[in-house]
Amino acid sequence: MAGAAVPLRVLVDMDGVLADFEGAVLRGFVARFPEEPRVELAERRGFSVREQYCSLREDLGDKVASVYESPGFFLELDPIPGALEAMQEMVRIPLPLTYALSLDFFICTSPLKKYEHCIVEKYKWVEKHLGPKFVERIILTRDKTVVSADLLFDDKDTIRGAERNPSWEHILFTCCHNSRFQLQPPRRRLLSWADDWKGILESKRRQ
Ligand SMILES: Nc1ccn([C@H]2C[C@H](O)[C@@H](COP(=O)(O)O)O2)c(=O)n1
Ligand SMILES: [Mg+2]
Repeated sequence: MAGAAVPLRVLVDMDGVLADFEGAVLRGFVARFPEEPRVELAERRGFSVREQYCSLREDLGDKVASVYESPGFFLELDPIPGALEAMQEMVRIPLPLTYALSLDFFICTSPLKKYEHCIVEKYKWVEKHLGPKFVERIILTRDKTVVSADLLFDDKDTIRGAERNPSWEHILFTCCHNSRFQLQPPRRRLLSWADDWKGILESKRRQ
């Protein structure tokens, strides 16, 4: 039947992909600890901001964590440029693409272990920036490997969990901490939301 394609299931991460976690950590750290050494965004390496601050000086790990564990931190994150527009466009698919493509879309995000503020603020952030319909699309999990999908857009360079062979293809979303990470072929990146995310969706549909 024309146009009745099996939906492509797409997962989109929040921190570092929709919401600017890294920029807010740096601004919050400088505001709270102006005399302390800091890691500029251009110098960020590796997913864990806490580990990098710890390697600078051990006590700085707890200090930087106190920034992102504070009430209001997750709610006040700025959207990543182009992210909100891309999400609104993604949920409107089918688009006038070269073939019928329908989409099953979810926001898939991991809460902090210290989840008191983080969880409710992630829900509020989605409602504030994307609207209540998107709240129904939130999947909160500390293990994304057990979620079944075709694609996962995520800034974490290496995603491990209970499932050794996740069903999704991980598209590495470029962020300051992974910009120098060497991807082994056939792994793919999305450089920003201005990059060709629709092309990635289409390529997946063709496989
Ligand atoms: N560079 C980062 C990004 C995120 N986190 C923390 C903050 C979140 O609670 C969690 C996000 O995980 P995601 O769903 O974006 O994989 O991890 C961090 O520590 N460092
Ligand atoms: Mg992330």
